[in-house]
Amino acid sequence: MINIGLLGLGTVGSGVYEIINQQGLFFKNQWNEDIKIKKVLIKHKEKERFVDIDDNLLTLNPKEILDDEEIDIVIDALSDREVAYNCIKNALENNKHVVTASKAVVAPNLCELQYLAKQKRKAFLFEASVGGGIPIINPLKQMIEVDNIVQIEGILNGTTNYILTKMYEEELPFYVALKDAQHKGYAELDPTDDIKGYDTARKLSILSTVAYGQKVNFDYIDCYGIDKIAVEDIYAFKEMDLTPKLIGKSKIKDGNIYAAVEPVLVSKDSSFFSVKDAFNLILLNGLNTGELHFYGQGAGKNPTANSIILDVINIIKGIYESENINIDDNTQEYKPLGFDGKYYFRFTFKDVKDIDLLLEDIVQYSQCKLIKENKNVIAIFEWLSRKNVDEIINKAQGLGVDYFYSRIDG
Ligand SMILES: NC(=O)C1=CN([C@@H]2O[C@H](COP(=O)(O)OP(=O)(O)OC[C@H]3O[C@@H](n4cnc5c(N)ncnc54)[C@H](OP(=O)(O)O)[C@@H]3O)[C@@H](O)[C@H]2O)C=CC1
Ligand SMILES: N[C@@H](CC=O)C(=O)O
Repeated sequence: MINIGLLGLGTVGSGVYEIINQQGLFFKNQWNEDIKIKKVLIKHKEKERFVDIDDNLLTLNPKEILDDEEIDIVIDALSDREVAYNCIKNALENNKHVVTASKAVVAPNLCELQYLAKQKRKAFLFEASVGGGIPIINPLKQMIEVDNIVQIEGILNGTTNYILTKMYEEELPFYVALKDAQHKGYAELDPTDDIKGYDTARKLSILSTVAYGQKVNFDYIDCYGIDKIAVEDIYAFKEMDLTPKLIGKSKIKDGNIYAAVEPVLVSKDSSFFSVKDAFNLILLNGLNTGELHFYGQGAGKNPTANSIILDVINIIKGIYESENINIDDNTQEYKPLGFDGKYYFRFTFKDVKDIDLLLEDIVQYSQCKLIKENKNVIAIFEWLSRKNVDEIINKAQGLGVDYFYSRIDG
């Protein structure tokens, strides 16, 4: 009998609870092991639950799980990252295996928690923290045993891809599309993490840290989200036959790590073009293997719960590879470099007199096509270094001009 302590019974936690209950017999036949959820940590006792669960299983006290010697595996599906971090640490210290979906815990603490798991000879597994239902962490861990990964590029956030799809296909305003994504259970409790790109940066940091064997600190990754995108931008993209995607990309070259999260305009030739709704696509580039594509549902109840249970099964089978990843904790405390390229900017001026003031200054950076319409100016720069992009942003901010920008990859 494997006893599980489940932390959280929201979107992901209730998916885990349902799959374990519905497929218990299948797991028993397959792995010759009874899997039982012994306790579930929640925050609000009175909240309406959409799962059929005995009230006696619910607790508000994490100690009932963390101090229970009969509990073998703790699954974290909490939305509170501080509580989740403390519970995970405590569970490992108390000799329990841990499976988590929380990229907000894994990204900053991967090295520390993995080290603790190694010391305790327990698993610390986090397949669900990147790519929702897509198996990506386990394949990546297997790949690096043979190959050198040199580039990672992906749509890593379901909420923003859902918003961009709705805005592009239905010309919906940003906040209507965001509300819809929240309703579907894709967004974080505070969707700022999704729309400003921080969730993508955390996932990119986890993938890059595992792939390159060096700590890639997500705080240092250049990160720009989609919260400033307007329907006017969508009209302009359609004119250019391009579609926007929020993409996290990192690469390692000559010992330097490059990493950025930013909106990218892609053409029909790009693999990212037809990735819609909450789907994710992750491209891994290995020196031996070349490009590998990992595609599937990047968020949502059942896909994410499935990834969690894959980790649980790996623990039951005795396959947990936290011992195999070697991460050099001391390196990569420098800032990864950003990407140069062709860039789209839309500036919205409150005061028309600022238009010439800004444009005179920034058109010097590169060959540039300008489209002026009332208080909006669209500028397509043929080639900007990352430093130029930052300078343009600083100048626009200095004048109090609203802007949205996107790299063009098409
Ligand atoms: N939603 C998704 O598609 C995905 C989510 N994730 C990650 O999975 C985790 C869970 O996300 P999700 O299920 O969407 O979140 P929800 O908001 O739907 O559920 C969060 C759960 O955590 C519980 N909780 C929050 N704070 C506390 C606390 N202080 N003490 C006890 N319980 C608490 C809540 O309790 P109560 O029910 O009583 O309020 C709720 O059951 C997050 O780390 C998220 O980033 C990862 C991949 C995909
Ligand atoms: N909020 C996240 C959930 C999955 O990680 C997303 O939208 O991708």
